[in-house]
Amino acid sequence: MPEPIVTIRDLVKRYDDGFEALSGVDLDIREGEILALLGPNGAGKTTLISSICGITRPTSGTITVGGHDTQTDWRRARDLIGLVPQEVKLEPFEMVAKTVAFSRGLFGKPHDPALIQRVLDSLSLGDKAGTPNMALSGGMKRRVLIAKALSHEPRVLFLDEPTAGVDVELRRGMWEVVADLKAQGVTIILTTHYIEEAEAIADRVAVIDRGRIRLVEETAALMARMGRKEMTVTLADPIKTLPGTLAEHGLTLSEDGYAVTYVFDSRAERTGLTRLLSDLLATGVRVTDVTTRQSSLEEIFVGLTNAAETGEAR
Ligand SMILES: Nc1ncnc2c1ncn2[C@@H]1O[C@H](COP(=O)(O)OP(=O)(O)OP(=O)(O)O)[C@@H](O)[C@H]1O
Repeated sequence: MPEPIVTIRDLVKRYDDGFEALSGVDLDIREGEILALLGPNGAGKTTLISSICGITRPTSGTITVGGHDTQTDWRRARDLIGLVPQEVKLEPFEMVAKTVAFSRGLFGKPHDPALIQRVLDSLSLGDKAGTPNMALSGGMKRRVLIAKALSHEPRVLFLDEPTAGVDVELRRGMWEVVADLKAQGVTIILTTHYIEEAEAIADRVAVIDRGRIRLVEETAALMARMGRKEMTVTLADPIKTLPGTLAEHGLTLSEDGYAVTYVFDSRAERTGLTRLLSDLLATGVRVTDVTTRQSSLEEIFVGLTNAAETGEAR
């Protein structure tokens, strides 16, 4: 496994008022991946990103970007990072190319109009270089923010809520932009409230809640979990143990003996349902109800954040 581009170790952030916004975060971000940072309001997403970008000073713990410590080697770490804020703030009368070139200048990088044009081209803004910002659509303005963040050629790009409050079409357009950036080799971390956004574009999902990372997992593995279905068969009369023929199906019997639960993969070619049902009926039990339910990323997310509330988070 190659070295992660960002490593975060035991990161704690306590604000001046004593509030602990991050309580021991450990996270590795892999080079070239799209990582979605998912979490409810106030979970600590912005605090985490601000800490990585050197805007917020951690109380304790370490962060490295491209091997550079963000506290002892701040400038070199910061050079590798592009940050796209959520809020669109652009000089209305300034031309697009100048706006982007100005951001590059802030990093002390040499003037390079050809590079700025390439960045604009890659964001489908190539023909807008000479257009004043105020003449752009909302979607284009968001892309200008990305161009600004890319102007000093960072290797890691943070997108804070890139599609908050935008319509479906614009959201999909943004997903394409993010996929293109990944294809160019940029590592992308985006924060989002939208679970379907994480599903659509992220290679991995990290769930943060109350200052702790609750889960980091490949999106594909989470999706596979989503394929998991649960069938519950309710019985007319309770049973104490599962009859021998049913034991091999890996069923769970409820405490009261009235319900038998079977977990299966609804996408699998063979779910085992037919044989299970025929074996079940062969035992002579009387069935009063059969229900199935599907677990979703939403449910996993809610389950994780609820578990945290009762202090049993993994
Ligand atoms: N400067 C500050 N002083 C004290 N507490 C703060 C400060 N900044 C943030 N917090 C608190 O830290 C917690 C995490 O805030 P943060 O902005 O990181 O969350 P978030 O996950 O980005 O939320 P959102 O999705 O709403 O932007 C919140 O409870 C917030 O009130």
